[in-house]
Amino acid sequence: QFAKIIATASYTPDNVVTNDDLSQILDTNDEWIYSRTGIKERHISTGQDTSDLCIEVAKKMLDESGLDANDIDFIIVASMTPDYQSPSTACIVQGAIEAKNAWALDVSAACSGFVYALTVAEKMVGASNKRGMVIAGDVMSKAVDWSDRSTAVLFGDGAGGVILESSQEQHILSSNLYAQGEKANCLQSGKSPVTNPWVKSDSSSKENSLEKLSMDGRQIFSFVVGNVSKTIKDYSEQIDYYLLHQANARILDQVSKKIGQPREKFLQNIEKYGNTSSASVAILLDEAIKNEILTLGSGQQILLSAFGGGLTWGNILIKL
Ligand SMILES: O=C(O)C1CCN(c2ccc(-c3cc(CO)ccc3Cl)cn2)CC1
Repeated sequence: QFAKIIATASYTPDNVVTNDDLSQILDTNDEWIYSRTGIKERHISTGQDTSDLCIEVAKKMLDESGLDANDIDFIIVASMTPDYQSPSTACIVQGAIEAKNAWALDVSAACSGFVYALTVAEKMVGASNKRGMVIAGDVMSKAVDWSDRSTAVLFGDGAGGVILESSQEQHILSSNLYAQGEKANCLQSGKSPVTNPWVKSDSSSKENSLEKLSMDGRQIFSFVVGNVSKTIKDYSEQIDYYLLHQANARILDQVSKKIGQPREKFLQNIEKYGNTSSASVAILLDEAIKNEILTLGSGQQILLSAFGGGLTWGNILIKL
């Protein structure tokens, strides 16, 4: 038994924040942001949480596939900004679309989340002839420190997903997941304090809020160019398009050069969304299909590659 993608969808909040909008609240400007990241604007929630974005994606996928919610056997949500520790965001989605036959699981792998979740889901479908939703969503705007211009300008909010169904022929040809935990401190977000009557805390009273995102950009940048290039260059001959996590346009420049592949094969939409963390590859895939650059069932070979906090990274080779 294999798995194949039968539907894709994506959703971003209506509210668009341009680089010029940011220069009104931060000591930054369009020229710096665009030249260093490739970002022109991003979609920022005006109140929707991660589950709300994921529910929009789930509903779009049911509409487009003609499936009923009860046809879905599992829902996996990848996010580094879940609504709660509990319930899982996947459970909130399951309840909202009334997918009564679906079990629900959240996956936490930062910006690699969609690739990690798709790999897990493919194993589930292949092993048990089931149908599942894999949705990646992040409201990064609630995680970033809006007084830190080095990170606040980079991120955006969004969600994207696929429906996987069992299939006789193989479509997900290979997937590899990686982690490098000793670099865990390069990208941290959402630490919750340990508070209880027995904690020998110092005088400062630990407030209950989550810590804001902090990132060692330089470390991550060099980690990505080195490790991602090394693990994807062996696929080169057979790839029509590369769908890399949209963290920074310079990454696409450097990785394409490092593996000797045409830059045009590296799809890009960071200018419109910024870095939507786990959702970025899912949004890129859906847009490429909706724009007819990619077509399900065409036999086109694409490589999804995501990388980020953890540090994690992962690659999936798919024949559409
Ligand atoms: O040019 C400059 O001064 C700055 C230098 C630092 N920059 C960075 C650095 C790292 C990332 C990044 C983030 C993630 C997390 O999703 C994953 C992968 C990467 Cl490579 C994005 N931007 C922005 C421009």
